[in-house]
Amino acid sequence: MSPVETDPRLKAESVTIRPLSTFRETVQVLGSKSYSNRYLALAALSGEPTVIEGALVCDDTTYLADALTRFGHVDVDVDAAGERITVTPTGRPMRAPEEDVYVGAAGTPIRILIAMAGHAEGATVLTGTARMQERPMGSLLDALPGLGVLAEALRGNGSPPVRVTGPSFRGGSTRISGAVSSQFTSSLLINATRAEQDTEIHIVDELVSKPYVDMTVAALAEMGVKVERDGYRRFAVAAGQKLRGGTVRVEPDASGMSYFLAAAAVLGGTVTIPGIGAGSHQGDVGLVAALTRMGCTADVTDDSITLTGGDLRGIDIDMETMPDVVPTLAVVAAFAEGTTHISNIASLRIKECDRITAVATELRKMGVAVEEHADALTITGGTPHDAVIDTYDDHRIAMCFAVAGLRTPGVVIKDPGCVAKSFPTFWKKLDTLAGPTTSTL
Ligand SMILES: O=C(O)C1=C[C@@H](OP(=O)(O)O)[C@@H](O)[C@H](O)C1
Ligand SMILES: C=C(OP(=O)(O)O)C(=O)O
Repeated sequence: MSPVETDPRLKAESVTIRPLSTFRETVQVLGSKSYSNRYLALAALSGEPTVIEGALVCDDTTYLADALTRFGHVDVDVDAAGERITVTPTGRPMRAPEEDVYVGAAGTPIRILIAMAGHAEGATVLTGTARMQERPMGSLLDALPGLGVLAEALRGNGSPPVRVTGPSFRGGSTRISGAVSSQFTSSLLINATRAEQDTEIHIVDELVSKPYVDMTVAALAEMGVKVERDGYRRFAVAAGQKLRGGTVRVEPDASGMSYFLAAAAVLGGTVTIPGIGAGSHQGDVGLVAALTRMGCTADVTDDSITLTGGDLRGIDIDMETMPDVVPTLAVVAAFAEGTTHISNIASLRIKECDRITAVATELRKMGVAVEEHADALTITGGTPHDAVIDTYDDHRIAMCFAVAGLRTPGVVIKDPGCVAKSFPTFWKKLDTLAGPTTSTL
């Protein structure tokens, strides 16, 4: 994928990170992956021409854009250089694509598309990489019949490939588990905007990754659809509300920002990220407060975040609301004095790789003492040494260990191209801190 990004490092076998002393920089981070996915899907459901400004163009959003065009009812123009995605209705009906829809490793997109295929006429089959074929969809598949949708895992194991027969998404009332992933609830909310009947979603247990559902509610509101809610227990979308198109703007990606905050933290530098600030719904902004507890200082305004590193100390932290920045914090913890305990992170085991095991394994290669628990990590900081880092086809493992290499000489990141899943310009952005920060092997 990443048809637009020409950085040769995306094709390299590995890169060696060059350490930096310290830095003071402003880094423009690409748009939020989560908002870009949401606006793309909502634009395709709206039937209105929509321009998404500041959009993230990466593997995941490109797979989603391609999948949407396969239903025939919209054209999607992806302008990577302009960071703009334009969705235009074709006037044709929404029909199931004849061939299987392949979405690579894009978890949020496939979960949105599974419910969306319930709006299309015919049988849609959705699938992805080998890892995607292990990722759980069961709670979503169990909840869809309540809204009329016929969906089944073809291997009977709750994972892709999934076949959805439509048009069947009529709305109604359903119960869903939120314990495995918030993406299931977000998917139902997004797709409820096109249902004929009112839709009610009851969460039967504790919803994980709650801020992502807040982002979904915010994206719907931005496009003109109101969600009634009772905390994180019940959500309702009244039928007859019309999604409006027009122009929407995406703020920078808080997960992508995390690597630059972490760089400032481990090097004692200062970084400013413009375009994102105190009012953001992105849960990963919570990393700023976590790093402050670890000894950094921060200045968060309405539209910028500045972080300066300090003497780092370990903390105890529940990261259930910000799972994607756990690997980032874990790497910072490796350089902190004392022990950091990160709890309530069971969902990390079902991401692009098992991130609890991956982080523990790779930090241990650097000589860091790490205890791995079923839903937690305990890291005792010290002086990590050089290592060749395996990245498990997981962008976040590559990016967080690149940060370690800015401080520790001799860190080699294997398969650096995997960053394209969410951040194709990552290596170039890293260079902005102080000239070339990598060499290619
Ligand atoms: O809704 C979203 O955009 C996302 C939700 C989170 O997943 P879970 O809800 O499965 O934790 C997060 O990890 C993912 O990167 C993006
Ligand atoms: C978990 C992630 O993505 P997804 O679930 O959308 O594949 C991620 O980007 O860290």
